[in-house]
Amino acid sequence: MSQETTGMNYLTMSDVVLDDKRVLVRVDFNSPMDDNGNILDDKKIKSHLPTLQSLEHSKVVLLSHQGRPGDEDYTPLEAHAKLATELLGREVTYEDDIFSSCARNAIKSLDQGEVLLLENTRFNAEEIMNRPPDKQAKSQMVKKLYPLFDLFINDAFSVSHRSQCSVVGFTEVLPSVAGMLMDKEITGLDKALKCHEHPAIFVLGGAKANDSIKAISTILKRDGADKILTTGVVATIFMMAMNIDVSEVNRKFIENKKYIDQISIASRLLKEYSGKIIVPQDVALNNGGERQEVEVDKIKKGNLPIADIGRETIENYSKYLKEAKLCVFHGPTGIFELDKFRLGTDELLKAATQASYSVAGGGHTLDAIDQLGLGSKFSHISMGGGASITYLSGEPLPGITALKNNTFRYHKG
Ligand SMILES: Nc1ncnc2c1ncn2[C@@H]1O[C@H](COP(=O)(O)OP(=O)(O)OP(=O)(O)O)[C@@H](O)[C@H]1O
Ligand SMILES: O=C(O)[C@H](O)COP(=O)(O)O
Repeated sequence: MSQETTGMNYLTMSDVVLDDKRVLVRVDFNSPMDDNGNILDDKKIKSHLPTLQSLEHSKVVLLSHQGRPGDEDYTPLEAHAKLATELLGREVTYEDDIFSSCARNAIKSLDQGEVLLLENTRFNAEEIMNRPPDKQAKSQMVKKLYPLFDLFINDAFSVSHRSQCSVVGFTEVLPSVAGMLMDKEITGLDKALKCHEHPAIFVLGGAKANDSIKAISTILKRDGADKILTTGVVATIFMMAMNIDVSEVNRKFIENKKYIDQISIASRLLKEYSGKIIVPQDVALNNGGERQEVEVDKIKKGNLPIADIGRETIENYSKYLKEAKLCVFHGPTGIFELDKFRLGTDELLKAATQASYSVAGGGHTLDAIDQLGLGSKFSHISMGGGASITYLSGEPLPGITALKNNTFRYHKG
């Protein structure tokens, strides 16, 4: 059983018999993809290898999502099965369905030691409806699949902040335990959550601004941070909340991302937690591929997209980070995929490693860390972006709560 940490008590793989069992494992293979459906980074898949290696005498079926409906990286999982085969050194068969009779027959015919990857869970409409576990347990996916298994393992920490079918549904109807990656993530993040040293600084950027803004609210409510340094799209929303004219092109960008409702939330947070949330003083605009640095009150002039934080902001934020005892970094500060706009991400990541305890999370963030060779300099690297900041905000993650509740339901004695 796991350590009693944040009040969570869940079982791990060492608490149950795995050999000869029919095991359903929720992994998170969601990876950056190019336009031809190739996987650009194997970290997410690699991170599950310890769990998969420990299941070599079980019949193993894997569930994962990839992308979100409508996005370009919303793809089938065939390439993931191929890459997992290479990395694991054992065949991971791909089934292009989730719970059809074909898929169920393939599951039934698995032998000990075989691994089967089902299709992208988000191809099923019920998956992405965030609903409570008891409702998810009645979904077609869960009803059709669960009778074929003895055990459910949730190894997908990085999606455990979503109350989706494949994350919380099976824990209602099958004995369930945490996978090795899940346990490692919780242990690493708990150290940060329980670190009461100050200053505690969060650097929050990237594109999934709604997740970050929700986390900011919870973090500040529990007094979990001395400063929140905003960057990326999160910063654009806070600038708009401060009535800074970010120009038409950036307003449109926020509108297209469906983040307009986040502006009033940001505005409330700025009032409620005065002085805690820091907004960039300058930004780098993308002027035909060139970096054009301007003070934020000059953004309106050019109608050019914001693509990074500016040098003054980098310097100012670095000062906060030099003093930090705890630093949590989530999301690039700008469009770091373009060389001209990775300065903020690179400099602040380097500065973040100086904190006594440093945590970084998120797919793109980890990419940037890899490119800088900074992996070993962080105290904990989390595969989850949204999941790690939600966890560090102190809010329970539905996937972990579901494991805890399962312990009481199935393993009382
Ligand atoms: N100002 C900006 N405008 C547009 N895109 C931005 C901006 N700042 C950052 N981005 C983009 O944000 C993306 C990464 O954001 P995201 O929130 O997905 O981070 P992450 O580290 O991958 O975390 P997660 O794993 O939660 O997705 C990058 O592709 C980057 O180009
Ligand atoms: O990349 C992630 O953070 C996880 O795979 C979760 O993906 P989501 O934000 O689309 O739910």
